[in-house]
Amino acid sequence: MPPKQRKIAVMGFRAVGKSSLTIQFVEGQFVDSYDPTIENTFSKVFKFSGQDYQLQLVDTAGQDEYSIFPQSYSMNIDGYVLVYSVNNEKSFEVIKVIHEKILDMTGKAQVPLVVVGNKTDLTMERIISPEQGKKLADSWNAAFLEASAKQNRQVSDIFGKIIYEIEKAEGNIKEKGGCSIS
Ligand SMILES: Nc1nc2c(ncn2[C@@H]2O[C@H](COP(=O)(O)OP(=O)(O)OP(=O)(O)O)[C@@H](O)[C@H]2O)c(=O)[nH]1
Repeated sequence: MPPKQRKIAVMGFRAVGKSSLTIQFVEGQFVDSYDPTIENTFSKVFKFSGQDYQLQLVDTAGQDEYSIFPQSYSMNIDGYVLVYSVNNEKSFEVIKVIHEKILDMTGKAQVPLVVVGNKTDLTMERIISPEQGKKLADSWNAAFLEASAKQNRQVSDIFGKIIYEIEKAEGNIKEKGGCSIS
């Protein structure tokens, strides 16, 4: 089977670790220094559920609540990874604004989305609990996970999850059962 091409935008507030997560996934390394991104696109072939995916990952510039949402991020993007940092309240608020803008700009009620709480290694500085992250993701019908780019924890899972969400939106995955118990 030829690889499926999928384009994913990684978005969030400044310095939450968008580049670090992307680089950890693509190149398997973590860089401690901070170099703000304008925009970078990375490419990686990733096998998920027996299928090769040619992923294009758009590592976007940090946004805040006042940023203009670039129109290009509402077109030809198959899925979104929204990153906040578990030690930064503002970054958690900013993904709510970005989510709203994505729906506005795409004109859709729902898009394939993974919410990621990054920097779980900073245990003493944590402000946002996993429950808060999960609750927000659930309210959007999105996937959720926490990660650490620094410790390479749950990093490739982010991209597995977004592929799953994209496949689900395309009708290629049937959800189990008709009701869920939580
Ligand atoms: N402790 C810790 N630090 C991290 C982690 N991920 C990123 N950082 C650090 O956080 C800072 C910002 O990381 P970046 O990956 O550049 O963040 P970004 O979201 O791409 O930043 P912008 O390009 O400004 O939007 C850097 O100093 C990273 O080393 C993590 O999981 N744990």
